[in-house]
Amino acid sequence: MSYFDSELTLLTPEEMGRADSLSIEAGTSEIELMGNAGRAVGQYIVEHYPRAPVSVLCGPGNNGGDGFVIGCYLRDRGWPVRLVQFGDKDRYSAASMYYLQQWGNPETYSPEIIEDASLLVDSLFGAGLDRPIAGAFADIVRLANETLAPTVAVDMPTGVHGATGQVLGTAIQADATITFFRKKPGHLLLPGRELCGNVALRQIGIEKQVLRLIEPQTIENHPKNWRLPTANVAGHKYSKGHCVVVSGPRGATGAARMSALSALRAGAGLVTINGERAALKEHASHLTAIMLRDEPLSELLNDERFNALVVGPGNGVSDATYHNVLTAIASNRALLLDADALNCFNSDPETIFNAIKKTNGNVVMTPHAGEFGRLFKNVELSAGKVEAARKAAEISGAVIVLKGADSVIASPDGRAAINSNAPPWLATAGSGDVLAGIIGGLQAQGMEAFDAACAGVYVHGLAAAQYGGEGMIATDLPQLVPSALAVAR
Ligand SMILES: NC(=O)C1=CN([C@@H]2O[C@H](COP(=O)(O)OP(=O)(O)OC[C@H]3O[C@@H](n4cnc5c(N)ncnc54)[C@H](O)[C@@H]3O)[C@@H](O)[C@H]2O)[C@@H](O)CC1
Ligand SMILES: [K+]
Repeated sequence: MSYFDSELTLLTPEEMGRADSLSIEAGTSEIELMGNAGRAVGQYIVEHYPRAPVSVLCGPGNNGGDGFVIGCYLRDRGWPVRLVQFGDKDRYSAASMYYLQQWGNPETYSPEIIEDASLLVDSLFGAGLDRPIAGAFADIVRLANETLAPTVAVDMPTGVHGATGQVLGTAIQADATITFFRKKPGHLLLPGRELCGNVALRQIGIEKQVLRLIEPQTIENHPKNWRLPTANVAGHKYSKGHCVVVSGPRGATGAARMSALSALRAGAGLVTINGERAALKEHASHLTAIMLRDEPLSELLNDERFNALVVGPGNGVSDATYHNVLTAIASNRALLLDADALNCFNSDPETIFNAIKKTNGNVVMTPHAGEFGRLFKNVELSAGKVEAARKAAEISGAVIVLKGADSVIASPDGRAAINSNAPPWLATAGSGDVLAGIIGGLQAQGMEAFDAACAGVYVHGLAAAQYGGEGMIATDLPQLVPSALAVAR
């Protein structure tokens, strides 16, 4: 599957602008594109809302132009429509001007245009948002959010940045957002995702071939993008890999246990926990299907059959962890580094990055925002999660899973995926240990680092969703992994 021909490809506003221009160059006029966009929104409204007084708020750019089309479409179908227009008509695009003339004379704005509406259409700003919403526009956004009338946003809710999902100043809370050709990262990244309401994608006459010229690198995380290891009747347990999970010391063994169980549930043929004798005693009192080995990690790895490693969960920030991480990296195995495996290198991240760059590139790191900030001090999270994760992957040579309710997975080769299936109750102690184990278990079965990370994050979210609601704890998750894998397969 290529990012250049998928329905799941995501385009930044800038890339979408190129898609528009390329289509126009290829012979589809801007009037046609805008007409298709506006009619698609009009149709969505007619299909989803009862006919009632609607007010269309049109901004100074082409997002406002879409609004004129929507106004005409609804008026033609007998809807009571009020329409206001902001900005200097002299600076309108030819397409906006064309549809403004079709509409006729917009009203002068007054608050009751919002207060008296049963439905609002937000055509103020879309892809062209380039600075914070302020002044009179901020007042309009506030009023629109205060009314009980639902708002349908055109392309993006006003104030949400299409590339980052961040709010610039203030933003419209939409009931639904209709976007065109391909979704944008801002529809999936928080807080944008929540401000969009339901997102509907509509085609407006842009051919998917333009994607080959744009070469987008970001995609919505979905099973269509990767292939899980196939269950083979004739398969031997060793053909499904042998994953080593490094344990924390006595009194701190729970995290490694959850990782190990998750790796096994994710389909690894065998899983061994490696740690000091006192720690293994604790594991032994809980575990049956997981093997326990107490020799130093470097000795254990003399056995080539251990083909994947999970290091970090509950390991503690210590010399032992520091050395285990470097041993694991140097062993050139498929490797997952989480939690303390990352925390150990906050003061000299170059050491771990340089070590990773000497390997064959099968390393995944799973920092949450706090860990990310400490390890990648020079990477600005404010530039957006996708760009931050991508930069971190490039710097470290590892696949980065920047965890959160909108986890981003990024590869050193520039690819990135945004995940959006995690339910709120997944934010529970130990859920990261489970994720580490799932990804490590998939790596053990031979999945390449980026695919294993994408699949692991997706299956993790799905497993939690299958639990069904609040009250879930991390130890509930491993046994839900098999059914989640079945759904994702
Ligand atoms: N280009 C095309 O061919 C198509 C574009 N379409 C629509 O056009 C939109 C993009 O149009 P534009 O690029 O004109 O962008 P917008 O209509 O989103 O807004 C751009 C204008 O708003 C101003 N602006 C940006 N942020 C502001 C702020 N915070 N406060 C005040 N003014 C601000 C800019 O200076 C510019 O004048 C899309 O979102 C989509 O709705 C659709 O009609 C489909 C076809
Ligand atoms: K909008």
